[in-house]
Amino acid sequence: METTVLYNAKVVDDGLEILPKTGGSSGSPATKLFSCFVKLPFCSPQPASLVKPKLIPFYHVLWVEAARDNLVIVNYVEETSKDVFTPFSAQLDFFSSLGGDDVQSLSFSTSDMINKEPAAMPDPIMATITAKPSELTLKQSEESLGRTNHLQPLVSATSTMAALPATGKQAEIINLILARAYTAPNGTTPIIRRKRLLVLINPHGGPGRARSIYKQCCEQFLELARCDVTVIETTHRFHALELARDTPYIYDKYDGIVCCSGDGIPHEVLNGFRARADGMGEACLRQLPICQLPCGSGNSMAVSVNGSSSATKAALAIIKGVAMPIDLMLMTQADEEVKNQENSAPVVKETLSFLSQSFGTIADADLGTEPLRWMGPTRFTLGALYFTLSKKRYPCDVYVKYRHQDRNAIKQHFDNHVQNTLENQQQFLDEKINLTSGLAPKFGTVLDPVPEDWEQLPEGENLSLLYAGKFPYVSSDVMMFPASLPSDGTIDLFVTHAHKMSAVQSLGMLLSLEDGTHANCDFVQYSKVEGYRLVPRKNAGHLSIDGESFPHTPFQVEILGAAGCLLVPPEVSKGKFVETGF
Ligand SMILES: Nc1ncnc2c1ncn2[C@@H]1O[C@H](COP(=O)(O)OP(=O)(O)OP(=O)(O)O)[C@@H](O)[C@H]1O
Repeated sequence: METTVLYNAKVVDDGLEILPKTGGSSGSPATKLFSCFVKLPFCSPQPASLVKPKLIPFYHVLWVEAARDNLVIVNYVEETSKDVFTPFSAQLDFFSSLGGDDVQSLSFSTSDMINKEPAAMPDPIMATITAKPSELTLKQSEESLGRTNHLQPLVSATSTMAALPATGKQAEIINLILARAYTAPNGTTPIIRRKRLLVLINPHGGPGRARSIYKQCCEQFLELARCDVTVIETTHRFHALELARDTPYIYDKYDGIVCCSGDGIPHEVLNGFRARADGMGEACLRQLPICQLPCGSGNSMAVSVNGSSSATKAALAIIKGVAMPIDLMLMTQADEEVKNQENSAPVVKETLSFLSQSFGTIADADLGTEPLRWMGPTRFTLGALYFTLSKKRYPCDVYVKYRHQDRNAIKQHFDNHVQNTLENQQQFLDEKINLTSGLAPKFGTVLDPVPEDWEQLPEGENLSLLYAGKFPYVSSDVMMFPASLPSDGTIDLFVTHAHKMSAVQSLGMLLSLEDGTHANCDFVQYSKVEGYRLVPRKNAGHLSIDGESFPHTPFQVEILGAAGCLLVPPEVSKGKFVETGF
């Protein structure tokens, strides 16, 4: 049965507004067929006069292309429940309801549109939609993966809908919608279309479901957005590092690296870039953005830029993402393997850290509970509870290069930075990208004497935890660094001492980690620093760098301003992570 004209649509300031065709009956057999297959929310069987227009925001439009009979294929997503996005595809007729004058109104230059504010849009353009029902099939939901925070039926890709060369007014409307769909809301920043992506899947990351999460929550989004995707499953530890280090012309070949993993694969990719032998390491770090499809138990990168660990939200953010500079941290440590060889002077080993360094109770809670990995994030919560309440001490000497120690100064720093980057966003991005501070340590390494202006932390013998980092969230329910900013040239440092906290206070602190209010507790030292050194006084314990286990030996960390680059949703690209309430 041929499905006929059912709905009109307008191109409005914010997207495509779709509404029942005047005089049409949504209870007609054709309408029922359409609503049955296309599943647009406005298709419920009620009188057309009662149905409100539906808006597909430009941000939700994945791709638009020509089909036969002057039809236009629109691939888009809808937020079907909080932070869960479902892809759809429909064939629209933008022309049959237009009179001659309306068609004329399409004849503006779409290239101009990229640089115009939304208010400069031409008059709404009426369009008419028809459906291609047979190509839309419901697939598995994410629930079947055992994930509780998502539910997303997927419709099959429109691979059978052959895109045709667009002509005349059809080409103009396609170009117009694409120009708006692939421009950031500020009206000026272009978003790369049909991104060339290297997708790295760690089948063993986190709870081990990365392959199915990618298949069910991301693959089809990328297909519908017509991205050019190369997928590689990692087969061994450091495989991602080797790929980032050794893939020829990686900088030219890809617009982004998608890590379907926990936080270990982004860590490897960054260190792989740094180790490149073709002289492109720094360029890759600064300008080849990485992102995370959350498949681990922590997923700090995805949560800090998307505000949730939703895989479909992350998938949309990959397609609509823009590059944002981020600071990285350089860690130096004596190379144990070389040091152990006789007659050999200690050799320093440098590691890039993008997320955090953790020493003391939380490192034990994370790395000391590895056998409980099957529990998912709960193992971390239980571990933190156990190690904190036991008031264990981790004697060490800590030396710090402070930027801000006082809470008011940190707040001032945060507000100034956000305001400044909001007002001068383009200048901010240009300055960050043009930074040439290099990737070498400027404070020396852990093998050098401690710099003179670094201060030693008092009462190191009672230290219970030291946590330093660059992302607000270290997991979806732990906001460790509420004052963290992507590229403010500082590391957020969080220190507690066992003798300063009662068991009740420790418990209170653990509970307040969820919303970041622990930063206000008097017994917590929260500061912004440019570098620090930690020298353990005992051998036993764990050191976690970006969630990976490192030798429990002295180490030094310093900030590398804007040395890295993330693929983030356009609204996050303004020099600030998701809202933390700080
Ligand atoms: N095929 C593989 N077999 C074993 N280990 C692998 C494989 N591929 C990658 N790895 C290693 O798995 C480690 C963990 O990676 P990933 O980031 O995916 O998860 P995770 O760190 O376990 O995440 P989370 O801690 O958030 O649960 C990395 O250090 C990586 O080297």
